[in-house]
Amino acid sequence: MSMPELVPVLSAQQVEEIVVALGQRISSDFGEKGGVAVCVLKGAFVFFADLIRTLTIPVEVDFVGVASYGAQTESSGNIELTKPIESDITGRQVLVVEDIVDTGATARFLLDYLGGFEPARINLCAFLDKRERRNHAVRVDYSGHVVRDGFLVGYGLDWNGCYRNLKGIHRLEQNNP
Ligand SMILES: O=P(O)(O)OC[C@H]1O[C@H](OP(=O)(O)OP(=O)(O)O)[C@H](O)[C@@H]1O
Ligand code: HPA
Repeated sequence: MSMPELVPVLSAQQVEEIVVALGQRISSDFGEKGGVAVCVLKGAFVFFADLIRTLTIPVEVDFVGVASYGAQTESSGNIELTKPIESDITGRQVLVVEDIVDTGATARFLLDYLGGFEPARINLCAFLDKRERRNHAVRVDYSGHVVRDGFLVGYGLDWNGCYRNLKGIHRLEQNNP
C-alpha cells in the first residue's frame, strides 16, 4: 500500500482565527456565570487547550474519554466510555468540546450521557462539522468550520494514531499505485 497524501484544508493561521472567533461567541453567550468545559478525549485535546485560553469567562475544565473509530476511517458505531466525567455538572452551564462531529454518534452518546446529570444548559462546540455522513440528530451550537467530506487529520485529529500533531487540517487521500 502506498503512503497516503495530505491535502491542506486549513492552515495554522486559519485554525487560530477560527478558534478566537469561537471563543468570543462562547464567552458572550455563557456570560459571567461561566461554566464547565468538557474535552472529549482524545481528539479534542489540542483544540480544547487553545479554545479555553481564548475564553474570558470563569471556566472549569474536565475530560471524558470515548472511542469508536480505532484504526478505521469508518465509525464502528459502538461508542465506549473510556473515562467518565469527574465534576458535578448538575445545574451548571456545560460546553462539550469536540474536534469533529461526523456521523454524530459520539456527540449524541455524550449529550445523552452528560444530559443525564441535569446541567442547566448543555451546548456542543466542534472545530469541524462534517455533515455528509450525519446519521444521528445533533445540533452543533458552535461550529468552527463546515466540511463536506473526506477524512480529515491534524490539529488533534488522527488516522490510526498518527497526525494529531499537525498544526493545520489536512485531508487524507489514499493514492492508488
Ligand atoms: O461523529 P462521529 O462519527 O461519532 O465521529 C466523531 C468522533 O470520532 C473521533 O473520535 P475517535 O473515536 O476516532 O477517537 P479519538 O478522539 O481518540 O481519536 C472524534 O474525535 C470524535 O469524537
Ligand atoms: O474525518 C475524520 N478524521 C479523523 N477522525 C475522525 N473521526 C470521525 N471523522 C473523522
